[in-house]
Amino acid sequence: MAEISTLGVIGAGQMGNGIAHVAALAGLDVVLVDVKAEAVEKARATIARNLARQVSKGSIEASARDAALDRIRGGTEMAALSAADLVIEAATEREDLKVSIFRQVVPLLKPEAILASNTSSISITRLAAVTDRPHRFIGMHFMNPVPVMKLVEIIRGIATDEETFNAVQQLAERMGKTTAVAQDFPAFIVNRVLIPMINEAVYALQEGVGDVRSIDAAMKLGAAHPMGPLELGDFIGLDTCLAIMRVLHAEMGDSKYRPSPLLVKHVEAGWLGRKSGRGFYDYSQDPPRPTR
Ligand SMILES: CC(=O)CC(=O)SCCNC(=O)CCNC(=O)[C@H](O)C(C)(C)COP(=O)(O)OP(=O)(O)OC[C@H]1O[C@@H](n2cnc3c(N)ncnc32)[C@H](O)[C@@H]1OP(=O)(O)O
Ligand SMILES: NC(=O)C1=CN([C@@H]2O[C@H](COP(=O)(O)OP(=O)(O)OC[C@H]3O[C@@H](n4cnc5c(N)ncnc54)[C@H](OP(=O)(O)O)[C@@H]3O)[C@@H](O)[C@H]2O)C=CC1
Repeated sequence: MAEISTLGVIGAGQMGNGIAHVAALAGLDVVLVDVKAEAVEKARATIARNLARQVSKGSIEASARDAALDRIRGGTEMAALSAADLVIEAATEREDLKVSIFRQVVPLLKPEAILASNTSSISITRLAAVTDRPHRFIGMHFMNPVPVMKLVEIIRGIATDEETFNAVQQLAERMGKTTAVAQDFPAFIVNRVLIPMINEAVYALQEGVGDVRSIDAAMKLGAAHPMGPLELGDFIGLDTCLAIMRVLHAEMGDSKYRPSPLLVKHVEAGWLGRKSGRGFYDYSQDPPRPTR
């Protein structure tokens, strides 16, 4: 298989912008597509800010920042993905949405292009089955924030071939990441362990075991986590955390995965965490103020 030189990214949210950032720094040409032009503009600004931070910390040269920014093209036209050797889908964590994106994108792609999903929980085999190329479809699961976190989980669907697996593993390494291979089970490895922990922290909050500050301090200082579980839930996005718990609950059929009603309420209220300005913390204050 020819080397991957052009990467398509669908979804210019926090994961899409991080993937575009790291890929462009690694020398790939990047096409970043979102339904909203504002999302692409915001992603460009975020990438420029994060690259500038890396320059000021001395981890990259200013020339590398400029070259990376030049390599990223963005827009709302899916047709731009026809140039891509690999397309990574990083849109909202909803299976119906991802299925409709794959159906729309497949006719536009080169026949040999690989399709990957950055899904946090959804079956790779099921997503692959709606495309014309299940053998060239794979899970490529980056961690947030992408420029900082070392891991990419790689998940083969039942039909994924070795050539695709090897190409994606090599690309992850070229992007400076370490890979862990997970089987295609709900939420794979990281989120099978991490998201039920966050959900449990929300239960602890709901039951009054501790308030937001105590729960986060307990896990930071008592278990050496870099962020407390409620702060981390806000960082990931509470809508994404709930979507993952719902996949685990439905597909594992075990009540231990039931989402906390307080988590459900937050999402219903539109309190999605940092991205909406309020979650378990209120981000209109500096430093953010716990809400309970
Ligand atoms: C839901 C899923 O499907 C899967 C997931 O992703 S689950 C979530 C996984 N992620 C985590 O668990 C993150 C946990 N949190 C952390 O590791 C840390 O709090 C953090 C890395 C986010 C921030 O660390 P911190 O020490 O509090 O902040 P800060 O000092 O600002 O940043 C640490 C470094 O990262 C860099 N950094 C932070 N965010 C960055 C970004 N978006 N882009 C580039 N660099 C960034 C900083 O510049 C800094 O670099 P140096 O070490 O060179 O100084
Ligand atoms: N957040 C995290 O920590 C992690 C998330 N993931 C996964 O990555 C994916 C993206 O998550 P994240 O970046 O956090 O989510 P965000 O909500 O930050 O971004 C999702 C983006 O996708 C856009 N979008 C929605 N529909 C479409 C469409 N039809 N075509 C193109 N773009 C679309 C959204 O636009 P709009 O805002 O208009 O709806 C938004 O800009 C999810 O599958 C998630 O589970 C994986 C690892 C970590």
